Amino acid sequence: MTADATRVLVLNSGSSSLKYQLLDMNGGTRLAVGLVERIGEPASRLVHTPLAAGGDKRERTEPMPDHDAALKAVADELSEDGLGLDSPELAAIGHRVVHGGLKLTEPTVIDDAVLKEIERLVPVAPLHNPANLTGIRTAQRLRPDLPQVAVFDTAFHSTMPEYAARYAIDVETADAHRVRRYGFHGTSHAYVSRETAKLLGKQPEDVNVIVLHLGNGASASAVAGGRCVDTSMGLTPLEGLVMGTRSGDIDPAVIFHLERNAGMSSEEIDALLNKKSGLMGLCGDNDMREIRRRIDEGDKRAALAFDIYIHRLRKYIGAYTAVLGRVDAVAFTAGVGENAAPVREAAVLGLEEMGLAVDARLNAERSDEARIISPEYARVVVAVVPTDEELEIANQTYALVSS
Ligand SMILES: Nc1ncnc2c1ncn2[C@@H]1O[C@H](COP(=O)(O)OP(=O)(O)O)[C@@H](O)[C@H]1O
Ligand SMILES: CC(=O)OP(=O)(O)O
Ligand SMILES: [Mg+2]
Repeated sequence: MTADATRVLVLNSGSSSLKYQLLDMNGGTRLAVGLVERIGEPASRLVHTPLAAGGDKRERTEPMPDHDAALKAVADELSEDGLGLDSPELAAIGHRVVHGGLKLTEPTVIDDAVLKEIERLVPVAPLHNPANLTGIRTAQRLRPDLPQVAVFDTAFHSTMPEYAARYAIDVETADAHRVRRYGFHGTSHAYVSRETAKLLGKQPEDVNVIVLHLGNGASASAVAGGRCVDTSMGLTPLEGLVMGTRSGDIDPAVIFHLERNAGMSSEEIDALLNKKSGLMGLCGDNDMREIRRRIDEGDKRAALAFDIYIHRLRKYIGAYTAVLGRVDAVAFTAGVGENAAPVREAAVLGLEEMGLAVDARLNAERSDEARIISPEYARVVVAVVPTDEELEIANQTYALVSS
């Protein structure tokens, strides 16, 4: 890395999306941000915002069959602003990698052994690790000379106590197959819990926070003094909350029942629980905006899907209140958590006895800043704290390559 190479490109490859940011770490400015959605569908859409070059959004809708095509389109957009991947100012590319297993718990410069390990973990992150791998391989092809750094969703949760991480199943079987709870969205839970402490004017060591990361994938975590002590996702990102297309918690016997009595294969059940369940499975829509619109029009299926989503969320708030003993703050984040006021309101409705309440006016306000939405009198602070996985990944990537 040369002394004037201070830029980091961050790639956050989701199952069907690619979010990216180009940052200059010398001063911490964002040069470009963007998103490719609906990768693999006929009308993939790229929205690119060149912040350094005036900031006028550019959009492209065209078929992008996979993450390789999406990343090439992103590279073209960056080139158009003179910010191409060939720039000598680029110091590294940082990749969000969802599953790092037991071995990969720190930001890591990617070599063949790391790639192999990420690949080995594909069965336990089937929607995510393949996309992450494609992103890494394409970036390596475009810039073979640059350090590529992986930052793992599982990392923040790796300090969970054994009694929270271990499933109550036969120990030998579990250990032989590394079956345990890993947890995901860790980069977000870490960032948001720290930002929440800041919002309270305290050090992370001094606060207990429940973080509710509600995006398309959704997870809750209990963070005690800056350390994750429990989280709702498990071996894979399927456990826990009701999500856009994933069921979250179910009785595992549902699977055997469907295998034995509905003649479904394990592949079919996997697809059912990961892609055709959650809000989508319940009402045919996975987008909270659409669900709220339907509820406003009196749609009963959408209303029931919403109630099921909220019921699960409230159970986790209660559970993590018990896990933490003392809760200083509940932080809502990610697409739904940051934007859906009705979700936040319903999640704590009637929980004054637990110290939880939201102020209707504060909850309805819109802002990109972290903010408190609970009334003065409430014992627990309820807050909206926007996540920034890309910034967190850029910081960790740059710290690693410049050390
Ligand atoms: N204005 C909004 N109101 C309600 N929900 C929203 C709004 N904007 C986004 N969302 C929800 O956020 C989800 C995407 O969240 P995001 O954190 O970007 O997810 P992911 O990273 O998993 O793709 C959408 O599917 C939608 O349900
Ligand atoms: C781990 C996970 O569920 O990620 P996402 O929310 O991006 O799908
Ligand atoms: Mg996300």
